[in-house]
Amino acid sequence: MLMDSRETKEKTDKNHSFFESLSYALEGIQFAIKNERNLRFQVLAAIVASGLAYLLGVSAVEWLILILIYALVILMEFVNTIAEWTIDLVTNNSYHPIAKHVKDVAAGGVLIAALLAILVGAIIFVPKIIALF
Ligand SMILES: Nc1ncnc2c1ncn2[C@@H]1O[C@H](COP(=O)(O)OP(=O)(O)OP(=O)(O)O)[C@@H](O)[C@H]1O
Repeated sequence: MLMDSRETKEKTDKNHSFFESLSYALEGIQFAIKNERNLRFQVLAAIVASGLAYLLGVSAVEWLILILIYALVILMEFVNTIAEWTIDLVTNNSYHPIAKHVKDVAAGGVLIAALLAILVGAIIFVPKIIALF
């Protein structure tokens, strides 16, 4: 696809100010949230888990562990999104066995992070919920 020289310069110029770089990063976050349903679900799950953590009065260390596990899941979803969009760009949506492996490995990373989050949630929340009865 042909682009005029100003558009090309905008897309490739590396001499951004800090605020330009910050605005591109925020654009990226907005794009990912808008286009990735799984990411929206994971953010919602983190908000719900935080509400539960607040109600159950988890300790500072438990908050730290919860925040780290939210970060792991959400960052893995970002990695998965990067893999999906990059593969679609490179393959132009045509089948390639390496494209399949890359997407499957990225999806596997998200699955591992999500299973770990469920395990961490169970270890932190279940004893506190049982103690309520
Ligand atoms: N270009 C491709 N070549 C080969 N296999 C592909 C290709 N694109 C996708 N696949 C296969 O299809 C699966 C689903 O791909 P897709 O891009 O729809 O991701 P997804 O996991 O459905 O996305 P999301 O995480 O948004 O739900 C991949 O895991 C991979 O096995």
